[in-house]
Amino acid sequence: MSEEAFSTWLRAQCAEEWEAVAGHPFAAAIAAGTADMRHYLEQDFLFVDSFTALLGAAVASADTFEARVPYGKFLGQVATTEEKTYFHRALAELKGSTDAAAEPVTAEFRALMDEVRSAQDYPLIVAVLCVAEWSYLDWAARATEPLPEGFVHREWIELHEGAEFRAWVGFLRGELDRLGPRLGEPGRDAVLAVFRRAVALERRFFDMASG
Ligand SMILES: Cc1ncc(CN)c(N)n1
Repeated sequence: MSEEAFSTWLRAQCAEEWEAVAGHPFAAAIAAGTADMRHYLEQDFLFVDSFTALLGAAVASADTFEARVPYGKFLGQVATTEEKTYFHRALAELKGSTDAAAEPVTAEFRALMDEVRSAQDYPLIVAVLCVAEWSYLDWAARATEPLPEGFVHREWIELHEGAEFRAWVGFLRGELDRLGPRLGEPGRDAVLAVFRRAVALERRFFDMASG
């Protein structure tokens, strides 16, 4: 590994695929307010279920008390307020379903999250969480004012941008940066493999949403 921060290094190893996510036409369409969100949010509702379980695993497997607290805080937000109320309001507006059948990419993403959750391997858990949140910050940060008027697009952008979300992504990256140097080569390779799989799944998730 080079001298650069571990999270920076991880992203650089999959730079092309990362850009395909952050610059994905579907993400740009969300930012522009033109994306057809129904199928995407139906699938993301399934994603968020496993994601929430993964946050619980992060609380349980983190190696410091200082780290458990931000996970617990964010878990509370996802589970009880922001994303949950957003999904219910947005899916009602779009006449979408909260129990759609999982598309193959959704099932694979859930399987990856369930795999690292079951393994209770903290660095691998952080790798998946970090890809999911950092890549979303990256596309949402590209949205320009004025944001779309409709709440379905606008709130989805706002949930993934702003000072609080940036701090959350900064925390996840900081955890990877803290853990990386202690892992040794095989441990870092394992984190990279999971990081790559998650980035590839993010891209395919947007592909799926594009129809
Ligand atoms: C597929 C996916 N990836 C990431 C996020 C960000 N929370 C999300 N909601 N959905």
